[in-house]
Amino acid sequence: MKVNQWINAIFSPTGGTAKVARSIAKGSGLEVREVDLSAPVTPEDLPEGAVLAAAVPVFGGRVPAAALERLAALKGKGNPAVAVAVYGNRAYEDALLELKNALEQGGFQVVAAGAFIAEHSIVRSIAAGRPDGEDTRAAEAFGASVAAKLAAGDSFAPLQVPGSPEYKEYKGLPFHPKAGRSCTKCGTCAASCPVGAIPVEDPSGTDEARCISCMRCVAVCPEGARALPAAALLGSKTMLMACASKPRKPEQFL
Ligand SMILES: Cc1cc2nc3c(=O)[nH]c(=O)nc-3n(C[C@H](O)[C@H](O)[C@H](O)COP(=O)(O)O)c2cc1C
Repeated sequence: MKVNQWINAIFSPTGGTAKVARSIAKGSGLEVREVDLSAPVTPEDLPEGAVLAAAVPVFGGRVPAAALERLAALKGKGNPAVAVAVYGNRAYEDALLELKNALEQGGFQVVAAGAFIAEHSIVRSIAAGRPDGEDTRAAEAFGASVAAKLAAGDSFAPLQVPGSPEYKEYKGLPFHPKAGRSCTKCGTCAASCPVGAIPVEDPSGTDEARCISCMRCVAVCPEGARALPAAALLGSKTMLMACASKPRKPEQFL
């Protein structure tokens, strides 16, 4: 199949997913264009010769709904696609299957999928420093394998990925980041919140109905003023230490 462009559609609140997605794209050796799924996306029919790589973090074993909504603006006419789920070393459960199904509904043929690991964006000591050198090499090698698969053929057998078609229920976390006393109301968090949950007129607040606890506001605050409630963070750490401390390895489906 003649493919000349790699379109990297990335939802990455705290940057881990973006690191993985960029390494995969680099490995493909193709010309790369990025679409940021953490902001509104202009609807587009992908041109012939473009492969779409959709990269999302795993939230509660699922794909964040905001990422799926924005991804739906990109339509394929049988264009090849790659599904990439990045998780914080606990489990990715139904996220890869959910992403693959969404891409197929958008008119794409999913030719490859991968599950990669990045630092846990809630408890940053889990998978700290990942993606590391080994992860990056695996991601680049995956990108090269996808490009080789596309170059070698025009028709592809249906891809199987793990996951249950009855997706795990995920209703979001019951806790949300809040601003502390050092908040200067500079508005950095409000400007970068992917779901508009921080009022621009008073960035020290959080609209809990909209907030998806993606942790971007915590990551971008120049004063370190935003954090999860201490008890919630401690509870998450205790839970994750029990089920996410053994390092997991990237997986590829080709
Ligand atoms: C709300 C929320 C839910 C998460 N759920 C999971 C999960 O189910 N399994 C897991 O291994 N990691 C989970 N994580 C960790 C993220 O998937 C991981 O840190 C990812 O790399 C974050 O991507 P980003 O750096 O691009 O934001 C969760 C993180 C958040 C903020």
